[in-house]
Amino acid sequence: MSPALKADDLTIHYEGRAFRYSFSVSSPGLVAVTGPSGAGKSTLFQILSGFATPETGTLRFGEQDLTDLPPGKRPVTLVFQDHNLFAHLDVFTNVALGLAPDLRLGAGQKEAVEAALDRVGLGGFSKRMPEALSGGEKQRVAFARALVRKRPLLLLDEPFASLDPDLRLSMGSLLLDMVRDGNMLALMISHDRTEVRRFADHVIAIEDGKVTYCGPTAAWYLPGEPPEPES
Ligand SMILES: Nc1ncnc2c1ncn2[C@@H]1O[C@H](COP(=O)(O)OP(=O)(O)OP(=O)(O)O)[C@@H](O)[C@H]1O
Repeated sequence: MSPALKADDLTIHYEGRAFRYSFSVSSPGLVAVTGPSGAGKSTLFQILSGFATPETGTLRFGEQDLTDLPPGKRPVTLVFQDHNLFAHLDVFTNVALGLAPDLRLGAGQKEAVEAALDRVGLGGFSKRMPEALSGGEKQRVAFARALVRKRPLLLLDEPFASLDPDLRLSMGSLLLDMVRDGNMLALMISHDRTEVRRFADHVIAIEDGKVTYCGPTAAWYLPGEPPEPES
């Protein structure tokens, strides 16, 4: 079986610093992308989403060669920490933007938006404005927008960073369910070791512009951290 996502020597330089990524993840699921500040995690996401152009290397997703595809043609959805909601648009419209940027929705698409809102626990919230939502609810709207896009590769840049610990847990569970139900591959940048251990199937660790570990979460541990006990 070909790997779900394979990066082969993707290279970019910023201010004389080299970032060089090689890794492969062979099955769908939730992958944590972790590493110190400035290591190159967001830079990897920029390359995967097509917003930064690597100088060398190739990127494949399943049978598809993504290397030269423009961002809009990639099977990718990006979710950011600040949720990227438009303050002057209601919840329904914020989600609908994921489906049709011109907001011309057919009946089936309107149903898809409502179904996605139900899926993330926001049934009945269609007419609410973002200012009337809690941090967790805003995150749910961002997830609903990602769901309606039905793109199989989800990139989440510290999606829970602004949420309190209890909310992080419930949103992590929701994300994991969404990823598994949709047979998606989700890469999530996280600095939170507990979150990584609890939710991620795989870890990609990045240090100084290079991938230093890519494998199952159970076999990943930091210097000074004991290996996971066998269960
Ligand atoms: N477009 C760019 N132009 C110049 N330098 C850049 C650009 N994008 C990233 N960099 C530099 O590359 C380095 C890595 O940045 P990156 O955002 O990938 O780190 P990170 O691992 O995501 O860090 P953090 O955890 O702090 O968000 C930084 O020094 C940053 O300034």
